[in-house]
Amino acid sequence: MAKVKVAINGYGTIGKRVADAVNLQNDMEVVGISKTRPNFETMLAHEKGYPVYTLTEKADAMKKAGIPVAGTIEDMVANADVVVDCTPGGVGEENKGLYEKAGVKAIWQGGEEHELAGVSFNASANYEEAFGKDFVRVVSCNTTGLCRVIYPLDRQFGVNKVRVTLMRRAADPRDVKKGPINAIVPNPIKLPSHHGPDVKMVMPHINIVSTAVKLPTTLMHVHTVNMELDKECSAEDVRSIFKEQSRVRLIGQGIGSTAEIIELGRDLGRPRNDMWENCVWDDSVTMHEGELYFFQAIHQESIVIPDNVDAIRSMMELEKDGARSIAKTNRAMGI
Ligand SMILES: NC(=O)C1=CN([C@@H]2O[C@H](COP(=O)(O)OP(=O)(O)OC[C@H]3O[C@@H](n4cnc5c(N)ncnc54)[C@H](O)[C@@H]3O)[C@@H](O)[C@H]2O)C=CC1
Ligand SMILES: O=C(OP(=O)(O)O)[C@H](O)COP(=O)(O)O
Repeated sequence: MAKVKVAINGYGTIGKRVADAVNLQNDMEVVGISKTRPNFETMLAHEKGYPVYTLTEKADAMKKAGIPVAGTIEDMVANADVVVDCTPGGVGEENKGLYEKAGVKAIWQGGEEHELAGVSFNASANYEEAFGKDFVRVVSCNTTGLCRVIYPLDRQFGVNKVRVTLMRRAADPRDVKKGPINAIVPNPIKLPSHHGPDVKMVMPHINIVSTAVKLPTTLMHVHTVNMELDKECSAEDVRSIFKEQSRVRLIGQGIGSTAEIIELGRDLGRPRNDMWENCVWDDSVTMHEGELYFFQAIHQESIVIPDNVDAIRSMMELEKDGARSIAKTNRAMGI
């Protein structure tokens, strides 16, 4: 069977990782990536063998920098079956007309509004909803992390209510422009944060409220999660459920911070020290007065990457069963 042709529009933190993950699968291939200017990332993309496309007015600058240009972004889109739009939040929506005109499917990221795509996606929770769809949005990193723990607990015990406080990394490690560098910023001050409502876009029946603050760190986000469950259960029951989830990792063995999780990623030899799984602190899983509490850390740069691969498989009708797609993606990526 011919491989599905995937184009990556926007080759930053998320785009470059989606390209590499797609490249590892045997049922899809990268037919192009887009960059708006020549730099080390553009050169590395070219050296990896990804055809580089750019804006019409940037083609000369690329060529001058020694980077062959395969064509315009419009050309790239025309060559694809599905475009994964990884442009900055709010920019992606401007591309919808381009995708519609070319008749290609498109995936957006969590920086765009739900209404743009009509389907908000998490592979564990609602793989089937994206099946055969033209437009899908993979929810943001924090929302992905929440869906992965809420969905299996809801299936097993029923979730009556979720309260979550998110401590968000202020910027990605590569980002020299964002802050704060010396402040804790309630973000947003007006409640709730977008994460609770976004979880409801994936699982409408979940009662959840979320609050968020930004901290001067770049490595990972950390969540304090509190859930009221419908059925009585023990912390050990919850741990057992988490252990069954291929994209949830229970951590301990002296790991007491996000810095040590990133070190774990390095020691595991993960590309770019990526941690594709939710990292739940084993010792934090606690039942108190019938309610569940735990801490989890979310590697914002990489957690949504396997879900993007699964979204492609669902939209392109390559695999009907979500669990099988997840297993296939995991195998190829080494999760
Ligand atoms: N960085 C993160 O932690 C996460 C980001 N997301 C979401 O993923 C999306 C992308 O975010 P990042 O990768 O962090 O952004 P980024 O800023 O690292 O990368 C965006 C890339 O798109 C390029 N670009 C800008 N305008 C373009 C255009 N018109 N056409 C083609 N390329 C263009 C930029 O030059 C850059 O290379 C956003 O919706 C964001 O909310 C989701 C999960 C985690
Ligand atoms: O998807 C993310 O966070 P979110 O789940 O809090 O929206 C990414 O960390 C991007 O967040 P940013 O908008 O602070 O760069």
